[in-house]
Amino acid sequence: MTIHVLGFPTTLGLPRSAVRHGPEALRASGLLQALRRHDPHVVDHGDMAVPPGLTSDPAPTRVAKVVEAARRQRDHWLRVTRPGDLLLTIGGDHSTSLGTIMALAELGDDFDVVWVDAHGDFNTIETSPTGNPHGMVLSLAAGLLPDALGRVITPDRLHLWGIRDLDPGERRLLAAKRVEVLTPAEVRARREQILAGLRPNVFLSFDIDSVDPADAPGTMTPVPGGFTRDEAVDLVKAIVRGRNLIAMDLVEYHPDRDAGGLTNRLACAVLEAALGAWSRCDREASDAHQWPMASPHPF
Ligand SMILES: NC(=[NH2+])NCCC[C@H](N)C(=O)O
Ligand SMILES: [Mn+2]
Repeated sequence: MTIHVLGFPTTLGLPRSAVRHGPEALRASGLLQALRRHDPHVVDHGDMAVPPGLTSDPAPTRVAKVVEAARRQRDHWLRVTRPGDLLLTIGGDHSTSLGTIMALAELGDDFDVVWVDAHGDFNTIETSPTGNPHGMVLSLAAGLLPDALGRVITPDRLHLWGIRDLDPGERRLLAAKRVEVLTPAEVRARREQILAGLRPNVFLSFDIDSVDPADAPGTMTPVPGGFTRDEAVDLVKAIVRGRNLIAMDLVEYHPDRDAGGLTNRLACAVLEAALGAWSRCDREASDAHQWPMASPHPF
């Protein structure tokens, strides 16, 4: 049971380059050391080289570049992961998550995606008001942009929690595909019920903009009315406890908007909470499958 940590400093999903510095800012504040205090089996894979995004590209080209980067991340995960491991990615914008979904699907795991976010990220090129692919990640994974990517996950696996900013077209698509979409208030009110509805294997994708801008200012698309810092940490622990967290990521952290480092500390706290809860789970079954560790690939 190894925890694989990969930086994925992609800006391919949006028009701001600062998100590229997310992994380095979190590393600089001692994230890896903090994670190792919770579990010593942390392997740092460094940061993947991702080309810069060109917002002058037409939307289909921007989406194609996201898919290409995701395929490289998927291939990396497929090379290194062993049963019982945890794949942890530090973004990057939310297009960071596509490669992990693709890898888990390829591994044949029966898993749910818990997408903690202010946004639905379910736009298509036609419904997107911005053309930014970070708002199309789940629609891509669900096969709604078939020219770019075939379906890798069915919509019944998707759990969107914390959502409070949907574009009209993506709202219609989410309803048509019957995706679970819950506001922060609904998550608070129905927490035990929705947790009980999850499959045992979970990929938790944590968009820092799920948290209220008062507690997480360091992001591009802040939306008022989010989870408090404490609620977010608590929710992450509750998701991981009693379940098999197979992958997680932390995305949309823009260090240049984080005067005072509030968002940085929150991001570290969220990841530490997850790893703390993960390493306390009973891992005896997966220990039985421990294989020799492949050395991390240099990029
Ligand atoms: N991962 C995110 N922060 N996504 C924001 C998406 C915002 C908006 N819905 C769009 O499509 O452009
Ligand atoms: Mn998002």
